[in-house]
Amino acid sequence: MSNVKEELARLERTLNQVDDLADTLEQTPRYRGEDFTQQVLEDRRELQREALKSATVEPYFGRLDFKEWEQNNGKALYIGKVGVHDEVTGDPLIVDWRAPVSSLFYSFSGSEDDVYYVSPEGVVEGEIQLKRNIVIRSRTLQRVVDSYVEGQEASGGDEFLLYKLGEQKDNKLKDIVSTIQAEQNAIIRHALKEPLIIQGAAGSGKTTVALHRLAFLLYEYREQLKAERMIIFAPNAMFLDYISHVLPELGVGGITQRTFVDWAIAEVGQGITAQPLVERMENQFERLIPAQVEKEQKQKGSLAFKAKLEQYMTESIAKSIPTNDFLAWDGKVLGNQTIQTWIEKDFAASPPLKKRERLLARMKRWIEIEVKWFDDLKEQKSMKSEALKRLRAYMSTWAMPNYIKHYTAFLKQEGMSVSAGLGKKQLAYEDIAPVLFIHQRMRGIEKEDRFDHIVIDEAQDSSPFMIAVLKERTRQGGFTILGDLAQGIHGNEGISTWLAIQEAFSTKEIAYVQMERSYRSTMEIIQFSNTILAQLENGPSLAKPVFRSGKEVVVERQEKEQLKNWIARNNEAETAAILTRTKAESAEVYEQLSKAGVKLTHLQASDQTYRGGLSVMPIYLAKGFEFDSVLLLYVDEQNYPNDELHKKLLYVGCTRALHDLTLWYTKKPSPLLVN
Ligand SMILES: Nc1ncnc2c1ncn2[C@@H]1O[C@H](COP(=O)(O)OP(=O)(O)OP(=O)(O)O)[C@@H](O)[C@H]1O
Repeated sequence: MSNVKEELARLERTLNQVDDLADTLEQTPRYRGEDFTQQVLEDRRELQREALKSATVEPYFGRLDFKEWEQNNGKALYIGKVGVHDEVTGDPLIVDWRAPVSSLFYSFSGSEDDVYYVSPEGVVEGEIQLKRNIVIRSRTLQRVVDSYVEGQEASGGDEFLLYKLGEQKDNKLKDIVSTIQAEQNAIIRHALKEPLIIQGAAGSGKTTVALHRLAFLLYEYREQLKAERMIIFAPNAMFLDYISHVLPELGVGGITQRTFVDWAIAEVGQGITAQPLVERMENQFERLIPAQVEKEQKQKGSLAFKAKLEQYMTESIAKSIPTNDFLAWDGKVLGNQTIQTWIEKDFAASPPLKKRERLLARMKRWIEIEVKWFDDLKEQKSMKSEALKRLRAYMSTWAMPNYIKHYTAFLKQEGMSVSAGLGKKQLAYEDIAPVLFIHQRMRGIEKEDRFDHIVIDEAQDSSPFMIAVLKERTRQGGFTILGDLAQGIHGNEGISTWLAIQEAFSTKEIAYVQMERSYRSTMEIIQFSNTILAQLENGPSLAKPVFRSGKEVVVERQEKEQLKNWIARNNEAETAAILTRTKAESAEVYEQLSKAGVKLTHLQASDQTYRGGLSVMPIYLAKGFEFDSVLLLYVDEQNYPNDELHKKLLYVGCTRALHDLTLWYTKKPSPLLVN
């Protein structure tokens, strides 16, 4: 029987079985009663109904024939997004891609004789006889590609990956379960307890892999982790929208996806706001930042700054605690020594705000006991009211904390500038982590404030201070930090070496991995982008392309009047972008093309969604995204001089293209275009 015939027969059988299971579950009446055990069983059935919904459409994407040494018989395992078991035999009909045995599907390179995987019962050894990619769309078999057949020489693995990479992309990032590569698989399945830093080349799949890792962790450690206790931080709302489909595609819901700014501002409360993203972006990329401001931004993100703030907070809290005796009424004194003992011994484990709360409660109780010595009820009432009035005055030095006041006083003490925004309770980006830190010091961190896992995307733009503050909010090891130093365009806010972040951890505690293979772009685009990457001082290693060849990168002198021709040439593209250096240039291009009847979107920092099609935007907004075709406009010397920021901006721009990259200059090309 041919491979296709064999798989057609198997697909029909599987679909029949899955349909039957789905029907049976659908017909099982929903339990709506109060019995807890029944509720749990109903929840499980509901999850299964959901899982079966996807399995009835695209049940699996891969097949692995694995012969276990102990059993001495080969088994064909069909791997899909969700696992399904035969109700009668209990055998797996479809194996979940996250199951231990599925790891072999991803890690097997075709050259190993013996392979093994680690199951909950121990190490299982054997050999692989067949590895097959199967494309099923809407219950129809579309493609069967063997990447390994025992005894034959075949290299279909790459063929299938190339077929996937050659597809056009729409406006949302997609899952990659059918083509996860070995080095990505290792990251996805990396030990839960070890925080992880991933330095990955542009297009190496960092964002995608981090999302798959969360789906894996929730499956593997389902008894320990909860989706509601996981969070992904990404740089802006539009990017969050762009990545928002991956987890639902993987059957995972409930994980919070936020920007750090939005999350932190909601945490600290007190009517504090953040400087709008548009303003922050424009300050960074459209104007020249004064050297002093840049220096302070960098300083504020450092661990040294955090240590100083910590010391300041300790001293300031100590100073606010009253040092005199409390006189409840004439002749009734509560000695300060007793008060200090309560604070230092009885409330030792509580954070400052709680200490204050507990002291107030205890002093009120003390007053209530002491007034009982008065016989007359009326007198009791009036003495109590007097004592409470005095208590308010007594506690006036230890007022409820005002984070902005504390932070402003600290900045002044350090001789640093206090931005005008602070007076209006508006924080610049670099002030957010310090204020969050003050909040955490004051309020303390309860068990329920800690996340099971935090993912930080584009972490090269995060400061060590921010990472250190977030570290306090995770359970041990629950951290995946990913980024690319070569794309660190917010250099003054972020880091220039991962060591800066590693310092926030004890070195033994954290793992560091590099992803050098880049999957997004054609070989030509990666090689071209590498010529810019190579110019970075202390830049990361060059990206390694997969062997996917496409069009040559075009660099030419061209006027913007030719734009309509470029658009016409790229009208097949599902997504295309014109990237300019500034917002004003984007606005101009947008106006010119709109007037000429071209349908396109002008993307701005304040946008919440990215809809695909043709867009024009300043280059710094394109970070994290990808487009079938990209045109970089005005790549002139004046726009992209030879400095680190412009190398990074240009690198970001070039690496956004999947299939087609063009660069135009009008007068003198940027010196960074060395080709
Ligand atoms: N194993 C894979 N199979 C198929 N496609 C992949 C694979 N790995 C990555 N890709 C694709 O490569 C592209 C880049 O992925 P992603 O955006 O996650 O990379 P990144 O490292 O975060 O990129 P950047 O830092 O440049 O923003 C996406 O289209 C993704 O689907």
